[in-house]
Amino acid sequence: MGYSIPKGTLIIPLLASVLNEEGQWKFPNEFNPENFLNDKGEFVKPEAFMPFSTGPRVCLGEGLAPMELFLIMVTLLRKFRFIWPEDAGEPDYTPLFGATLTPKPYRMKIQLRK
Ligand code: HEM
Repeated sequence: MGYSIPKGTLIIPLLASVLNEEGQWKFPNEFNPENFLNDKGEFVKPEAFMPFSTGPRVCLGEGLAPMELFLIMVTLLRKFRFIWPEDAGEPDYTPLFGATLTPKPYRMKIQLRK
């Protein structure tokens, strides 16, 4: 893109920029599962979805991490019911900036499923 980067330069990609890129997402600045659905409501992985980065230094856990997350989430959801407390107001999705983007601390009611 016209930039000349000297050999040996340390490059730290800011993945948040592509994960919030206008024109790549239906709702670039919102946590909204519709970002992953096409007009027919089918799941589609957008080209700009690259939380594990890309290229020769792509995350080595790219295959493992989604499986782990799936197993952890399914195990928790099968055992427990996660309930937003009635007195907690509207959830605030504004992320906290750091090495990663994290949600603000929140309270959650957790009930054992029968
Ligand atoms: C949701 C979980 C994870 C996310 C979002 C994630 C994301 C990333 C990202 C963005 C990078 C930097 C890639 C770059 O330099 O361009 C990276 C590197 C790396 N990740 Fe992950 N990662 C996850 C889980 C894991 C797991 C479970 C493992 C190992 C079992 C792992 C192993 C690595 C390794 C070894 C690198 C360095 C690759 C290199 O520099 O050649 N990651 N990861």
